[in-house]
Amino acid sequence: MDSEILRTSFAVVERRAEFALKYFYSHLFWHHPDVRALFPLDSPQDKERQRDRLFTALALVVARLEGPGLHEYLRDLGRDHRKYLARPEHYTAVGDSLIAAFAAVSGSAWSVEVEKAWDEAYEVIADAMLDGAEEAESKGQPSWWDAEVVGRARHGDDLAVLTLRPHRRLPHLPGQYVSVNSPRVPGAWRPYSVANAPRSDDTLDLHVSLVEDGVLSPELVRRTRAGDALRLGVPGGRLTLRTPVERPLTFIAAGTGWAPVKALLEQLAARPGPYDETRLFVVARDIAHLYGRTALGELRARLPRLDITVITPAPGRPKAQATERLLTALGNRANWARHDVYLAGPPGLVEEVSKALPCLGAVPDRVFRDELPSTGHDRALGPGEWLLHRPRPHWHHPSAREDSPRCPESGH
Ligand SMILES: NC(=O)C1=CN([C@@H]2O[C@H](COP(=O)(O)OP(=O)(O)OC[C@H]3O[C@@H](n4cnc5c(N)ncnc54)[C@H](O)[C@@H]3O)[C@@H](O)[C@H]2O)C=CC1
Repeated sequence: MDSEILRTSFAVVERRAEFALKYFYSHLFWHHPDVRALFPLDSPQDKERQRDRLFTALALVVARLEGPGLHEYLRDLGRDHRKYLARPEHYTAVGDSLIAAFAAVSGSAWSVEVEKAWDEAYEVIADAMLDGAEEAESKGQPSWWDAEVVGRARHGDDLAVLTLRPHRRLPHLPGQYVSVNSPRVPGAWRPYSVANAPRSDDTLDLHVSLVEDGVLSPELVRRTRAGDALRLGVPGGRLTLRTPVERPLTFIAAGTGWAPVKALLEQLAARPGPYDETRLFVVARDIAHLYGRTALGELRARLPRLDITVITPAPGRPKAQATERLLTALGNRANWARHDVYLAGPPGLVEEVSKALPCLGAVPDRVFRDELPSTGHDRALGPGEWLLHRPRPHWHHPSAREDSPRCPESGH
């Protein structure tokens, strides 16, 4: 793949992303009306989110062109796309429309060389995804798992813990997420981290935070009950424990980012080790949202040397103040170069903390975090905004991809 051409030409397309995506979908649905059903876009918000997801995935691919994990990421994506009933001919159709859209928005920046580079790149992408899908098929892995809700606990108005029993065993690693769909919201799949290490009865817990204008979370938090059916996609994600037993660990969990961290701690508790220097930071928007207290008590009993810091904003202060307090608390700790860090929570917090940790001495390659597909947590756009004042998605800003953070003067 010609990375330089791809990167430069994608930067041009990104600047006109909204137009590119409108063109892409119009082209795709005009030439392949049968593909329409794979993209259930019912409301303007859904459209925006679907578009954002597609472009986020493309931006990720372009950012990682030379990185080691790209092939694996694409294979996982292909495995997971079976839940949309994506077939090889759909990949061809999507590729044709994507390249037509890129050409349409690039103006004089589009050339025979650029088109050739994108043709080749798309072939590599589609082949890797189809390989992943084929391998999963050959292993007899289902496109999704049907599951029954067997338990539900509500925490306040906006948080639910659902316990699910898949009809057939769903193998997963602690820290992984699954995408979830309710038959009552067809086509809407959203990722949720599994909140437990694998259990002998194969049940799994999901922590669901309500997004008021969300597509799936209102259904899961407000209407889903024991006995209801849900579908679960192939487990994925890279937030899995990979630290040798002698190395100290730090876990940072914010909001429902507590789910994967809890699963990792359960795994750690079952593994012998001294864990003298292991630290856990739990961040919540207020005391009422510290919904994991019972589990925290149990983990404290199983990992007596675990150093736990719970952080909430000062009374009456906005929830983001907890992030400031977290950054201060992290700054007060030493030995970051020795620690592996596992980080989960809202993308804004994950970004801020990931930038701050290297300044404290942490090794960037040993800060592990999920790159969750967008859950559509951003506020929905009104129809007026859609046409006039749409905020730019974060990936429009080149600094959003800065690799080496600038540390404050006082940084280490
Ligand atoms: N594997 C992972 O990384 C997981 C990530 N999540 C993500 O966590 C979020 C769940 O949200 P809630 O539980 O409602 O959390 P929340 O909205 O209650 O936030 C918890 C704390 O995170 C910080 N925070 C929130 N938004 C921030 C921002 N934009 N910038 C800086 N700090 C911020 C604040 O300190 C806040 O007190 C979702 O975005 C979800 O996608 C959830 C589960 C697993």
